[in-house]
Formats: sequence, structure tokens, C-alpha cells
Amino acid sequence: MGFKMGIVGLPNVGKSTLFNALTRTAAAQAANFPFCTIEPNVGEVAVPDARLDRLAEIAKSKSIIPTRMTFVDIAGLVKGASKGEGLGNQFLANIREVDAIAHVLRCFEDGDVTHVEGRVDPVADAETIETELMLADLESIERRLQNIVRKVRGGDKEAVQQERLLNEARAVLEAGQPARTVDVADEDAKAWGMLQLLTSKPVLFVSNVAEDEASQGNAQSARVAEMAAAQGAASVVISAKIEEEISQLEPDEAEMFLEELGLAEAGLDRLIRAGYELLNLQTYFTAGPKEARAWTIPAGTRAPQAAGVIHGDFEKGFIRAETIGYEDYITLGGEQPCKDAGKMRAEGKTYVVKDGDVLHFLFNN
Ligand SMILES: Nc1ncnc2c1ncn2[C@@H]1O[C@H](COP(=O)(O)OP(=O)(O)OP(=O)(O)O)[C@@H](O)[C@H]1O
Ligand SMILES: [Mg+2]
Repeated sequence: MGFKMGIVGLPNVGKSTLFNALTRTAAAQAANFPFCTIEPNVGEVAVPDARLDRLAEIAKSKSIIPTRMTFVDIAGLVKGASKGEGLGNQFLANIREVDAIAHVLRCFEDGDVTHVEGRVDPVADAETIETELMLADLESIERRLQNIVRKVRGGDKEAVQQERLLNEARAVLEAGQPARTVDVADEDAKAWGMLQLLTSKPVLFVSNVAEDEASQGNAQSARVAEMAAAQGAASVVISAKIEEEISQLEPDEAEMFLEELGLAEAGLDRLIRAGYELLNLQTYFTAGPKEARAWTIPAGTRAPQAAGVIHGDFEKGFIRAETIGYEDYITLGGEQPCKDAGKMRAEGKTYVVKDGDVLHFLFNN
């Protein structure tokens, strides 16, 4: 499957710089030039997880395979995008396809880097983007409502449900709030997701600060944090410029550089983890002499569907999952000691996998 985060923001705020650092490739062309990104760039990144290394050490695994997440570098959005300004609708379509949004806000002062509005004000910038996304949502809601009129009249159940949800979203948007503030009932969740409203996607605000502010942030990033908290959204402080430099260093050099900067870990690691949490994702592990590997599942996934992430056949022929809790695996020192201590459980089809579970699936071919 794969979970996708879209990197969104005004032109020239540092999206591609961040994307480059994330994917450690030069695939996205970063330059001090609005609209240098035209096609969305897609990159996969490893989700950092120290637990995987500890498991691999105990299981004496030959290789370590982290789980992955996808980032998409989307071109800058400007005021009027919902009406086709800038590169307009094309970008909105790119955003529609992602599971969550990393909204990059320029918090750094630099006279050499053009700001499309000619001033640094991340809170106002956030509103500009959000307004465009809300307008685009309202437009697509109107269109959809018109398209289903006949079906609704004919009493089509799905269409009636859609109409109700579209009207709820419209009411919230017309009151100036994003669609993610709608309280969606469980039985509506699937239909709601299919509406693919831009402002229904979870958002992580990314404050892009100057190089020497990476560890403490600045007054602007503090304002962003306040705004995010008020919306119940997450935020991280990062210096895309520094991250780009770090991504070009060897691991041990990078560690020294981080120490000099007063950073406990690379901002990218924090960003990736925050995205992972935002998407409500969890990790389970498989560990053996061949490999130790992390797998991603949405929180609440049952054992057969978790097995299905590895291979469809695992899900179809699922018998049971031999399960060891992560803490047990570490404290007792691996699979055999856990077995001996009665800490390996046989879990069936209804078992909800827990974050960190070390699993071994038994299945029929
Ligand atoms: N934290 C920072 N401090 C200083 N300069 C930065 C920082 N982050 C990015 N920049 C610089 O800002 C400029 C624009 O960056 P970038 O190309 O990544 O923007 P973008 O958001 O992808 O723009 P576009 O929407 O046009 O694709 C580059 O010159 C980059 O080096
Ligand atoms: Mg760019």
C-alpha cells in the first residue's frame, strides 16, 4: 500500500529543499525561483525506528529493512489557485491524492530569497493556502451535489448518504472552517474518505527556520506552534537548509554536526515520525536470522490484514500469528527465551495488532 504525505505551501518557502533532504536525491530541483517544481516529485523515505536495530541485534539478522513512507513534493500554491491562478488546479489534483499534508511555512528571514507576498508571516501564509483549499473544496462539493441530484431523487442510498455528508462539509466550510473539523461517524468514514476533500486531510505544519535557529525555533515558529495547537494540529520546527546539508554528510559526520548545532536528532527524523503519527500508523516487526523488518499498518488493524501487508496469501490463508510483545522480546532476549517463558502467544483472526509486536504468521497455501 504505502502512505503518502504531500508537501504543500506557497512558492519558494523551502518545500523542494526539504523534499531533497528527505529523499537524499537531487530529483527535485531546489532553486531560488518560484515554480521550479512543476511535476510532483515522489520519493520514498525510511521511517527511523531505533527498536528495529535492537531487534536485529538480538535476532542476529543479516539485513535490516525499515518500513517506508512516501513524500510528494508539490509545486507552490498561490492565492487564486482554486480559480486557476499560478499552476492552479493541477496542484489541487496532486493534493487530492495524498493521505496527509505537510504544510511548509516560511519562518526564515533572507533578503535573497523572494517571498511571493514580500514579507515573512507564516500564520497569514497558512491562511492563504487554507483559504484556497477551502474554496476548491466548496467548488467540488457544488459539482458533486449537482452530479448526484438524479440519483438522490431516485432514492439511491449511497447518493443520499453522499448528499448528507457533502451538505455537512459545505456548512463547515461556509463558516470558514476546514472539512477536517467535521465529526464523522464510523459508519460514514468510508464514504467521507471517498469525497477526497482537500481540507479533510490531516495537516502537519512545518516551520522552516534559518540555519542558526534550528534547535530553538524563532518568534515566527512560536506563532505557528500556537496556531497549530489551537486547531488541534501538529507542528514541527525544522531548517530545511540545514537538513539538506546534513543529508549530504556521512552518518558519523552528520552526528557530529547535529551535536554542534545542539540537535538531538535530525529534524527529518522528527518530521517523518510526526507524519507517521498524524496518519495514525503503527509498526509491527518480523525478526529472524535473515532479516529484521518493520511493517506499517493503520492502528486498529487485525492480524490477518496485518499479514496481508507482507503478502496477500498470508491474509487469505491466515491460520494464526505467533506474537511476542516488543518489551518481552528485548527483556528476555529473543524468540526462544520468550517461548520458554510462555511469552509467545498464539493470536487468531480477531487479534488487534499492537505497536511493536514481533510477529510470525502461520498460513495455508
Ligand atoms: N531554512 C532556510 N533558510 C534559508 N534559505 C532557505 C531555507 N529553506 C529553503 N531556503 C532557500 O529558499 C529557496 C527556495 O527553496 P525551494 O526551492 O525548496 O522552495 P519551494 O517551496 O520548493 O518553491 P517552489 O514552490 O517554487 O517549488 C532556495 O534558494 C533555498 O535554498
Ligand atoms: Mg519546489
